[in-house]
Amino acid sequence: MTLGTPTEVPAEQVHAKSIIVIHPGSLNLRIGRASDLNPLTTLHAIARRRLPGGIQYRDSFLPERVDPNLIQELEEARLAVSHTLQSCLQSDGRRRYATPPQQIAAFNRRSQPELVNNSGGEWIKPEGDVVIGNDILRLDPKQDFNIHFPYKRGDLNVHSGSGGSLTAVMADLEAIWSYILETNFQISKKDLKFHKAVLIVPDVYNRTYLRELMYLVISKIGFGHCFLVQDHVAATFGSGLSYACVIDVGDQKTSVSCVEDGICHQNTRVRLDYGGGDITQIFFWLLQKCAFPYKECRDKNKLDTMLLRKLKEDFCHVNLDICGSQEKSFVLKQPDMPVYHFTIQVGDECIIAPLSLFSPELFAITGTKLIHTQKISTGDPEDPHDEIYLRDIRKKGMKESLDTANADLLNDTYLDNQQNNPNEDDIVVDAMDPVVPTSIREFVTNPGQILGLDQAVLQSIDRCPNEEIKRKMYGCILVVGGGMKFSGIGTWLQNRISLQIPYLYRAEQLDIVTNPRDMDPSMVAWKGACIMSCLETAHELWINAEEWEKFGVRILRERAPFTW
Ligand SMILES: Nc1ncnc2c1ncn2[C@@H]1O[C@H](COP(=O)(O)OP(=O)(O)OP(=O)(O)O)[C@@H](O)[C@H]1O
Repeated sequence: MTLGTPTEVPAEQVHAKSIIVIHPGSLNLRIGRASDLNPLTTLHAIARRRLPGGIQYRDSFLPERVDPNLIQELEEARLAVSHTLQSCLQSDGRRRYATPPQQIAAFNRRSQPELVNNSGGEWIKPEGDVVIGNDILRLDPKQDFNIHFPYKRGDLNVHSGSGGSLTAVMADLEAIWSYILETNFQISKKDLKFHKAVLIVPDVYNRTYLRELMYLVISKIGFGHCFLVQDHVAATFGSGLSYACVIDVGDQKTSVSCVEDGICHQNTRVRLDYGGGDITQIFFWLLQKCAFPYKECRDKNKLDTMLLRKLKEDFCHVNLDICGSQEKSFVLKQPDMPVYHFTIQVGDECIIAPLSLFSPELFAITGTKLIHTQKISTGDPEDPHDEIYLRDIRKKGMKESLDTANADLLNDTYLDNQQNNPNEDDIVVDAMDPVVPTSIREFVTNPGQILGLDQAVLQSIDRCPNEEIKRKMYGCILVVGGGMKFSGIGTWLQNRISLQIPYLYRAEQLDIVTNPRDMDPSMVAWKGACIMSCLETAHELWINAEEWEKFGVRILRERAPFTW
């Protein structure tokens, strides 16, 4: 074998260049070649020009807020967190102190914005009828465009409103992804068949959606090969961990599950309807309570939502050594408006908002929250040999062999009654196939309450199949996604979990991994999928276009790197 000259690109790199890894989110889309260092990150949305007389529809940029004055528990929850913080100690052992919100409000009321410039620029002038990604932010709201986010709360945004059918959502995804492949990666439609796609899917998935996504990637967009990978599995690959209890806090969802050697244990999966966007709404409410000086700020205005998001990212933290009021400033720059510089004071509001992950009553601000767990498959009419069929024939086969065995025993007169002859329903097929549970224990909360992050972790680990795995998971918790990027929150999580770990597992050292390999936690799953796609063993996972067309969902079930 001759060594290549330095100008020659190694074969695996050529291979990695032809693989596109797609990680779709409720706010952001991350997409890039498996050979890239970082993915392209853009707003995962599409604006379509409304037809004359068409229905106006715009998905909100932040989870919609319920009137906070109508929710009494909200104020109680805020006070409870505030009191907890006051009873905490700083790292040098001194007690924490807080500036009363009234005092902060008095400063903010007096604070006058300074004019910096007479114009914050101009809106873009769209040439076509479709605008994709970040450009939507520069689209004049007076223009007759509808705005759709194809993902919401961590899964497809299928709804009963305009553009909410599964077909419409798929058409939006096709338009967004195809456009980015062509404009940002210069891959023309006809060349896509020479490319492979890895699509990151939620841990708690809907089988119909996965089938539609596969159809989209191969049959509609036109990739030559594809495989699907669950986000938490990808996250463990990205962080180089062989097992972990994974927490993924995105913009609109928080998911938890236990992953071991590339398998995400089915019973441990849970997805909760809150994330960074809800924390932004809580922070906005807290700012308003202390006389936020940008009084015209509205959560219906997309640029205001982006400003609020940025204020949360810049100001919020869980550093108990920061006490009292802090002076902060920000610039308000929006097209067709003068540019202003604001100075404000903030106090424990900056800590209370992120801590809502542990005091989830605060999330009532964005309405009722659901708990999603993995549903047992109810079969697929397109797949006559689905897992239910396989389970049934296994049952039948087992019954037949038991019958034969019993007949033999009866002939030998060892058995004189039917007591030991199990009827069909008594046969526990899942004992043979531990990955297909007959029932899923629901995650528990008190009636009307929302499951907090620490509770979700503890309950997820408690659902692991055996003590050994539980012990491992109590020792390693991996945090990914952008929604929990607050300094100090890992320590808070560690304290909360350590206090509640069952006595039996306490001896274990608990590692909370928040920045695996010094990587941005919101990119870990994307990176992990890149690594997976380049492994030699990945060749078993790829499904090519001919196979997909011939076998459909059956090949997906057989080859998916997770229990279907
Ligand atoms: N430095 C930061 N500090 C705090 N929050 C941050 C920071 N950077 C990003 N975020 C938050 O992370 C969230 C986006 O995370 P991510 O991109 O993982 O979500 P997503 O994949 O689009 O959504 P989802 O996983 O809910 O479908 C936003 O709420 C954003 O404000």
